[in-house]
Amino acid sequence: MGIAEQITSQAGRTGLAGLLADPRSAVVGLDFDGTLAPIVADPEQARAHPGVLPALTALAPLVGSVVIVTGRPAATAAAYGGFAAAPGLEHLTILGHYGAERWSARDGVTAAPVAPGVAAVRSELPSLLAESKAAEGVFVEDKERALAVHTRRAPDPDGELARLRAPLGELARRHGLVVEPGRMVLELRPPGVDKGVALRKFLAERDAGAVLFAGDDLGDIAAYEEIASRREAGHPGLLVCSGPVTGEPPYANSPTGPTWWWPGRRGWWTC
Ligand SMILES: O=P(O)(O)OC[C@H]1O[C@H](O[C@H]2O[C@H](CO)[C@@H](O)[C@H](O)[C@H]2O)[C@H](O)[C@@H](O)[C@@H]1O
Repeated sequence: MGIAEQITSQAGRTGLAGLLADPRSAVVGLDFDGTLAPIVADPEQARAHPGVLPALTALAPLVGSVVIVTGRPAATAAAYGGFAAAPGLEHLTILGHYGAERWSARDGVTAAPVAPGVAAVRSELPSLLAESKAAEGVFVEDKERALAVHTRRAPDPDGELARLRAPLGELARRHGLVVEPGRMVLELRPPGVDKGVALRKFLAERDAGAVLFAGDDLGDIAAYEEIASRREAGHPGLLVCSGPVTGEPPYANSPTGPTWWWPGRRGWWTC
C-alpha cells in the first residue's frame, strides 16, 4: 500500500498532494518525545532514534523548512537529537517550551524572561507533593521555565496522575501558571503559548504552503488544530498522529470533532 492509500481522510490526501506539488514552500513540523525519540522512563535518557538524523538530513534540502516543536527546552532537544552540529541541518529551527523558546544552530536560544511564578512553584512543589502523599517514583523535572511532575515510575502512573491533577492545578493557578498534561506527566508552565500558536507564527514567517505535523501527545493537539483551521481556509495540511493500533483513527472526520486520548498500544496514523 502506498502512502496516499494509508491516509485516512480526504483532507489528508489533499495535504500530501499539496506537499508533493510544491515541497519548496512546505513546512515539516515534528514533536520530539514519542515522535523523534522513543519514550523512556528517565527523561534525561531520551535520545532521537538513530534513523532520525539521516532522515532529517535527507529531508531538509527538499522542503522549505523543518521545525521541531517541543515541550522540552529547545537546547535540550537540540542536544538529545544530536542536531546542533549536524551537516545539512544548519537551517533547522527548534521551538522549545511549547514555543516560548527558539533555537537555531546559528543563533542559539532566544527566549523571553522566565515567568516569575516558576520560582514560587519550584519552592512550594516539594511540600505540596509531600502533603499530597505523592507515591514513590513520582519525580520533578526542573526545566528552568517550567516544572514537570512525572508519574511514569510510580506503581500506578495513571492513578497518580489523576490524583495529583487537582493539587497541582491549584498550585499552578495561584502563581499564574497552567498545567499542561502529557504522557504520564503534568507540567506547570506559563500560559500564553502552545504548539498551535508557535506553529502558526512560524508558518506565517515562512509564508508556508503545505504543512505536515507529526506528534504523539496531548500537547500536539494545538498544532493539529492549527493545521485543521488552515485546511478550512484552503491550505493543504497533513497530520501524522500516534493513536490506537486498532479502531478509529485519532483524527476522525467526525462532525463532532476529533477524539484525542490514546491509551494502550500505539501505531501511527496519517490523516
Ligand atoms: O513536546 P514533546 O517533545 O513531546 O515533550 C513533551 C514532554 O516530553 C518529555 O516527557 C515525555 O518523555 C519522557 C522521556 O521519554 C517520558 O519519561 C515521559 O513520561 C513523557 O511524558 C519531557 O520529559 C517533558 O519535559 C516534555 O514536556
